[in-house]
Amino acid sequence: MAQTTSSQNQAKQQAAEAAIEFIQPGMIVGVGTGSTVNYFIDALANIKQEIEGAVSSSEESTERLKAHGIPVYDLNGAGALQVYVDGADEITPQLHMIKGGGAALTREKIVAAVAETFICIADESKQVDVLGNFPLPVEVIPMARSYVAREIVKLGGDPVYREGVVTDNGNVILDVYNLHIEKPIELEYKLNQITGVVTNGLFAARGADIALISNGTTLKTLHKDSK
Ligand SMILES: O=C[C@H](O)[C@H](O)[C@H](O)COP(=O)(O)O
Repeated sequence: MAQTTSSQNQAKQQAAEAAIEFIQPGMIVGVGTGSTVNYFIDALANIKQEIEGAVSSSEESTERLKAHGIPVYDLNGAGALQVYVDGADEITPQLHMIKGGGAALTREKIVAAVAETFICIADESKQVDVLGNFPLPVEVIPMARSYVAREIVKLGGDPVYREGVVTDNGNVILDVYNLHIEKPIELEYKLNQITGVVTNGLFAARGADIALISNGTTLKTLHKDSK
């Protein structure tokens, strides 16, 4: 049965608060973007005296972190990151994900690449066996939009321009419908090979290491490679 908004919010909050257990004193924490991450940022504020600060994956999260008085560092100066916490639009049992529903995918992918451990926080509605029911976001350099769309059609997808949206990097988003993604790592690489694509919302080559999934009352912890 589909979750109601309030129980879904409760689930997001439970997953987000569970991620606090992974935060050690003195850390600079990698912080994702979205409604689930907003609960994480709020929970992080309760232990802000214990951490050094955060590296953020979007202007939206930066604003929320700063509003809580959490120092935000530039990734280039932060060095290694132990932990990155972020949500997902879809996640499989292999901890492959679709992300970018909020257009924050590229910076998310960069911070995730740096972090030693990616912790995905999600309500259980995000769990799927095969990715692709959620339209796959692709960030594209504006002048390449039509060309990239035609190339995506050749790969079997139906790209739709997300009108009125400009990413934090000044680019546009194509949402790709009607994909049934049996081989997410392969598709992730193929899409990135199209000239004009900045990145795509498949987080499979670098998926999550741990997923904290909640239904609002029960929390489930999944590990990459666990059967
Ligand atoms: O661009 C947005 C991000 O990838 C989000 O992490 C993703 O869309 C999940 O967001 P939410 O927690 O709001 O469902």
